[in-house]
Amino acid sequence: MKILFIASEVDGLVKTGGLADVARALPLALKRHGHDVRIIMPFYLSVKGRETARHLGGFTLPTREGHTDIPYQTHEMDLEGVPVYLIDFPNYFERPSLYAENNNAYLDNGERFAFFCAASLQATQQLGFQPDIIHCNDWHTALVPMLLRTRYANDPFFAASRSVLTVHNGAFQGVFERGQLWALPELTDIQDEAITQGHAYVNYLKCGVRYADKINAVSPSYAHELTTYLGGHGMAKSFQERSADLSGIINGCDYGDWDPATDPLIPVNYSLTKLAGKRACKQALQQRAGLAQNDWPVFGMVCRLTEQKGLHLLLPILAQFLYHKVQVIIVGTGDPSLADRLRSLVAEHGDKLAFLNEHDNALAHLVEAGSDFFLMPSLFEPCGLNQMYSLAYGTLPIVRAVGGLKDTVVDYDANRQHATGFNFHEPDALALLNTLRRALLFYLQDQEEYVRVQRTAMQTRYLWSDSVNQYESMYQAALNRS
Ligand SMILES: Nc1ncnc2c1ncn2[C@@H]1O[C@H](COP(=O)(O)OP(=O)(O)O[C@H]2O[C@H](CO)[C@@H](O)[C@H](O)[C@H]2O)[C@@H](O)[C@H]1O
Repeated sequence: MKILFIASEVDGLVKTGGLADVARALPLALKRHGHDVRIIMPFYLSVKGRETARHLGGFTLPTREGHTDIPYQTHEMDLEGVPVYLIDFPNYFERPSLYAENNNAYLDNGERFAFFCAASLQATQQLGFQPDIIHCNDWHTALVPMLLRTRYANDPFFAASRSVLTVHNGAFQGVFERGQLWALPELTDIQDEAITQGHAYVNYLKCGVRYADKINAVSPSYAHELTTYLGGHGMAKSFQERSADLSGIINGCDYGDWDPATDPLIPVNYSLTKLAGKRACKQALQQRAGLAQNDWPVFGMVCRLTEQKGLHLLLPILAQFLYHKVQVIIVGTGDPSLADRLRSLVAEHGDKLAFLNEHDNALAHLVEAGSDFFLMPSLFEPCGLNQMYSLAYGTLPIVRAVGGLKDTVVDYDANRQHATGFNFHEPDALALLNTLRRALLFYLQDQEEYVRVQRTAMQTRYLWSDSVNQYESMYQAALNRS
């Protein structure tokens, strides 16, 4: 199949979160399955190797009458054999960050990504790539399915193309004032309640959910949660209306990058049969975090500092947990108020708690390798990648049983034989504290049993080739729609 993969960020070129990991790994896996895949994304200032991009051509996007048209350039780069088209409009994309500065979203994000959606389709046509499948990802790209049904409805070029939308994070919906949509006359005056919020706002993700031929969430549990009022981020009705076309496909884990036996970013490699190196990794992590190099269990955490990741469950009980002989190492950037609360806890418990306010990939690898347990008490988690990395590194995940976490981590007390970690259910700080203590007791009372569970975890595999089979079925189902 010819697949156009539209994403706002792609690991290897630019990354702020898990979306980028998938936007690299999935196209590469699709290519390995013999598909002709092209990625299209914005030409941000921070795109790695930007200076090597090959100029392809300049086009002009027509806009609403009375507004100026938008001239932009297109470039091409290579991502391990997959062509990447880049949409270049400096006014929108030559900025220090992708979406926000100092935790404040750019005020014209609606305008920027409305342009990106429209320009992506126009550029694809101009460049002569006629896709069977147009694969959109999250709100940044969610206007594309609507444009195919309106602007391009009678255009023979896209007549056989079908769109799919992957929801990586339904909490981010892209809700913007209509005024920002001046580049898209199709939307400025739209009255469809299914995609508007009040009279003045348009919800981009709702647009995608309404118009895409097929929709998937990044795990089966999250696909189900999206249709519930508790887990649907206020969009349950929209997802319910499309439930016949909604599925869940768990992300794969990129074991090329995340394998302790070959990882060049950790001090000593180790594997299922040679676990000894993990101890050296622990010592290196303790040193990097400025903690004592002792035998106490290390609980690691790497995440964006946002409510989603469950820090508000962890913060109230962290001091209590630190009464025990444990070390907790948290790496993350994001919400400054969460960072401040972590810093004040470090001021009191600096002998056991380290907070590294950094975004550092090598450090993330070291935390996975050097910790005994990995914390993900998420409020919601569409898929989650770090728990998969943790399993591969024999670092038992402690997770809240939601979304992809529920689908990938087997709780020790629920199923001893197949256990790979610890789960808790209620979004409640005490439930987390109990689970942390359950894990600690387990670690202290029987080292052999800990190693057995560790080995089960390390043998767990979430392969992209399996996920790709499911994406292929979804693509086929989309193509079968008239
Ligand atoms: N300070 C830091 N330093 C270094 N690396 C850091 C870091 N903070 C985060 N990372 C890295 O960023 C990635 C985060 O991925 P996740 O899937 O856990 O979360 P995210 O919420 O961004 O993604 C969303 O999309 C993905 C992809 O579908 C879903 O899995 C997920 O549930 C959904 O919320 C991991 O590779 C992690 O190591």
